[in-house]
Amino acid sequence: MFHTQSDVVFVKALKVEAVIGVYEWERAITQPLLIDIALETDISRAAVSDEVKDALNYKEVCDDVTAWCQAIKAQLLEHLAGQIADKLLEKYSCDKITLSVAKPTAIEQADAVGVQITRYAQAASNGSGNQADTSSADDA
Ligand SMILES: Nc1nc2c(c(=O)[nH]1)N=C([C@H](O)[C@@H](O)CO)CN2
Repeated sequence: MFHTQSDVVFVKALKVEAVIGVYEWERAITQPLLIDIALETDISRAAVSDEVKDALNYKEVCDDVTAWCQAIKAQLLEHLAGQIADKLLEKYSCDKITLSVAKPTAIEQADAVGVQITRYAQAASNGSGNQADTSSADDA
């Protein structure tokens, strides 16, 4: 089966103040984080209906990610990014997430440092550990 579209809902440079860092002094303060999120999702229904109920609501995504960052209080950006990606995949209907989390004030000589990860929604399983083949001879 051929895919004829690829849609993304994105958030660029979401600013969050959170406890983040491995050093003792970092555990006593909040620091700014800049977060980019790309959620690969089918926007067809919202494109036709023009109703936010049919859309993956980026306002909800921003509110959730902000709350999660502030609750997790991670040491490493790797841990924070992994947790957020897992939670987004669990809550929102999307096939793939690319997420970057940056610390713009961590290294004086750099504009920002951080991590970028890509995660995929779990493919439907046929019990064999392989991806289910949902195609039929008619698809050929
Ligand atoms: N790969 C990483 N390296 C470092 C991290 C991190 O989260 N991932 N964190 C720190 C410190 O918290 C740093 O930001 C303090 O300036 C160091 N290296």
